[in-house]
Amino acid sequence: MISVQGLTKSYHDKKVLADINFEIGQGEIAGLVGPNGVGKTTLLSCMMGLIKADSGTVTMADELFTKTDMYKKVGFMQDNSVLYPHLTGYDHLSYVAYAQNLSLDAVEEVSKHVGNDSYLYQKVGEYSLGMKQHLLFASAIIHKPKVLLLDEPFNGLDPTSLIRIREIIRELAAQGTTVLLSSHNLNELDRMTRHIYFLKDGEIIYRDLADHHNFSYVLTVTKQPVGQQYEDIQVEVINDTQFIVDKANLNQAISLLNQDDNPIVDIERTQFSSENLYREIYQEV
Ligand SMILES: Nc1ncnc2c1ncn2[C@@H]1O[C@H](COP(=O)(O)OP(=O)(O)OP(=O)(O)O)[C@@H](O)[C@H]1O
Repeated sequence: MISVQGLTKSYHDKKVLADINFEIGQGEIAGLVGPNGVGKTTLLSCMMGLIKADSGTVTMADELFTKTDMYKKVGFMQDNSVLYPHLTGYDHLSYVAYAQNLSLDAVEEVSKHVGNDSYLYQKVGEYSLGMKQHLLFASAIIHKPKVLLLDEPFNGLDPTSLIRIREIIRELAAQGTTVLLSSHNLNELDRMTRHIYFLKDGEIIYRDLADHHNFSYVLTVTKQPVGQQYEDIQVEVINDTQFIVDKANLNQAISLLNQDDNPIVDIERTQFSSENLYREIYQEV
């Protein structure tokens, strides 16, 4: 579990975290969302004790944060500025294994699992963005943490790695790891969780996406629907034969397509949609 109470942080006279309070139950995956510069990295860094908060308490995996114990139980994936370009992936992972009191077998095991084993002995300075992400993710989970904090884990990942990392996060959660995942990728968050923590004006606004039954539908049709009538029901065009329509307008869209003799090939319901809530909360898009 994760519990953050009354956390505050200012840089000089600029208050970034005004009063942060939230709790995430054991084995849950939760999303942390907010525009650039709102304070997500600051929040995660304060939770890890890498930046000193001005006030507040952080409890993770049932223990009040104390540096020595916490690193054994928590995994933190930061941005790639923490990597050393002249060291290999193996060097990085063996250092973390040593710090975590693990044998070097753990390095091999985690690399195979994450999929960075084929370039483990290459210097990080020669890595692509996605390769660095694999290494950072492997470093964060090598000790099978009880709590996992991830800062933008999906940046630069190809579809294969994205699917693999998504599956590993789900596996860990199923085994009881609590996951807080900061990301701008709302579509990916919608696939992973219904629990979204929006950061705004230094405070957390929690939304359970399951309470907001504003599902949308992706309709795939046979030919491009044209005409004012489709604009009236505010469809969002993806391409010539695919568009998104919200629940309120679904029936009307189906009958219009029938009238136009435009057979529907597929209707897919989006599972959750945090984008509408994002627009509502930040009112800037
Ligand atoms: N060391 C620092 N000194 C002064 N101000 C800082 C420092 N680090 C961050 N800030 C400021 O704090 C605010 C929050 O930054 P932070 O990196 O936490 O945002 P973020 O939500 O993670 O942004 P992004 O989505 O762009 O990664 C920003 O206005 C930033 O300029």
